[in-house]
Amino acid sequence: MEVIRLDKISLWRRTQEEFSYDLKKTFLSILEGKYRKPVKKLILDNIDLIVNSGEKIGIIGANGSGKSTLLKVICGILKPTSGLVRVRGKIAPLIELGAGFDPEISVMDNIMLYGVLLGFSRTEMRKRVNSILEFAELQDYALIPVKALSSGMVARLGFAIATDAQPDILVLDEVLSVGDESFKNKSQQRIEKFWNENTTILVVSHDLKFIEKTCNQAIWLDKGKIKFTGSANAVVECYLQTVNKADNS
Ligand SMILES: Nc1ncnc2c1ncn2[C@@H]1O[C@H](COP(=O)(O)OP(=O)(O)OP(=O)(O)O)[C@@H](O)[C@H]1O
Repeated sequence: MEVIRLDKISLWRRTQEEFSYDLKKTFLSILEGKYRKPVKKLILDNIDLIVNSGEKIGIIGANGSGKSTLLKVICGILKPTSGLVRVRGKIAPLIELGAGFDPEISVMDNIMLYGVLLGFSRTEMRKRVNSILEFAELQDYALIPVKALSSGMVARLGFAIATDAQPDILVLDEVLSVGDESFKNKSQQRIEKFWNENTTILVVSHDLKFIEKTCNQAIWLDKGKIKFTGSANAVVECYLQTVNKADNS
């Protein structure tokens, strides 16, 4: 069964966002003669992709080729400039953990807020709060504002919320390591469990051995385009051959 479909996805971004949004800075940079007009760059270039239920897909490619951007488009964190994204089922985005939190409100309120963002109802989230706090080991922090947590605690909270319910689709940026040693083990176990089940998984990684070992399919992204797709072994081999050839020439 098809669970993700991307139809002709393209995404443009400004390369100098800071200039266009900070008026004072823009003004100063004009005075100093340093102002450059924001340049737009094509980050994803006409991507078509179909993912079926239960597939484990590795996404590889050079730095800046658009891998994280592609994941964010699939999760709905970024809207493509053109094209269609269709996703069926609950998605657990394990990327930029905690980026959606409001630092001023309590851990408990953030759990509710984030859960609703992920598509769960408030009633459902109310039932989940305790198990989330327990997994994140933050029971004593329920009423404390998120800004008072350490960055590791914030990541733990983000991980616990996204994975508390069994997701249909798991999206991971880089092999995940969250929190201290004991939490790392706990979170890895939870991910391994999803890996062994029918969960659809998309993972970005530079660890090609890991991709070969854990994924059945792979996608090689190159300058925002899908260069090659197929079995994980074939894609990794093709990628390595091309990279090595470029190094030797
Ligand atoms: N917030 C942003 N604003 C503008 N451009 C961005 C932003 N984030 C990323 N980009 C640009 O988008 C392109 C793709 O970035 P992306 O993070 O998707 O690459 P990646 O393949 O995941 O790279 P890496 O392997 O280094 O993690 C890069 O050229 C980057 O400069």
